[in-house]
Amino acid sequence: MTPAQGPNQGPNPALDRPACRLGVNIDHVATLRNARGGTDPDPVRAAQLAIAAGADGITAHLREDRRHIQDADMIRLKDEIDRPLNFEMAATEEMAEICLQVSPHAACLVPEKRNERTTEGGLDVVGGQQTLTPIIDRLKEAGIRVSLFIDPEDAQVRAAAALGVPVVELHTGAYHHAALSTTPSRIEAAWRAIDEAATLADDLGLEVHAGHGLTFHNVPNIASIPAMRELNIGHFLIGEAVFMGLDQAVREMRRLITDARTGRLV
Ligand SMILES: CC(=O)[C@@H](O)[C@H](O)COP(=O)(O)O
Ligand SMILES: NCC(=O)COP(=O)(O)O
Repeated sequence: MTPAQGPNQGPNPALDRPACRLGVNIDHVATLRNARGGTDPDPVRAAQLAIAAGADGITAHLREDRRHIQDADMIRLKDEIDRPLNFEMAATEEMAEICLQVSPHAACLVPEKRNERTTEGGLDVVGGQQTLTPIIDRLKEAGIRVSLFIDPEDAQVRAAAALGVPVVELHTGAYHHAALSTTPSRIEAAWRAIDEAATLADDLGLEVHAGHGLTFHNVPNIASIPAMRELNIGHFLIGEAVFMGLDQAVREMRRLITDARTGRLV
């Protein structure tokens, strides 16, 4: 489907693209900890280990219902890791206050529904400008790099650019579900939506990130999109850590992303 899957056996200089960072989301280390209460496994330790294995940054989502990451985790992450922290949050006053106290490198505004199992869709930036603008402005004034987690749709990308954020993160959940199917046209359509949204965002001067549901299997096609500059990956990596260890899981994801950028056979 993409150049990364061509017949070449080694790096192809013609496909050299700017590096694409790997952000590791450690939410589900906290899910496991919270299953029993107490302190183990420690998401901060997981973050440090992920960094040692090649993660360029750490993402954590402080949900309004605190089902996994807790406020104290965010504070410790900021203090105890030496890579950029990406604070995922709903666009609410409560979360803005906490984010300002933590003062992370970046904040990614995501939609939240109390009863959802995970983040089901992207932010409605088109219809939500009035709510989003004051939160974005406060975070930006504090020097926090704001991104908007959006579906890969033309109108959402344009609305994000109009709000003056520097970054969009494209929701790859629909692509994840399509990639589980065996219908090539469905996979192709879901991938094309991300490719087109990424290209548009890049043309509009936005830095392009993506994430949600990315795995060893589906990451190469997303990482090979030229405009892609960061992928945030959590649930699959923490699950895979059960089998191969977090260190190896992060190293393998890092390798797949790098290979997809340079056109090595994946
Ligand atoms: C916003 C997003 O897609 C994920 O980063 C987020 O962490 C999902 O929330 P859960 O980890 O609670 O599924
Ligand atoms: N923003 C996406 C993210 O941080 C990780 O999502 P997932 O890999 O846990 O689905």
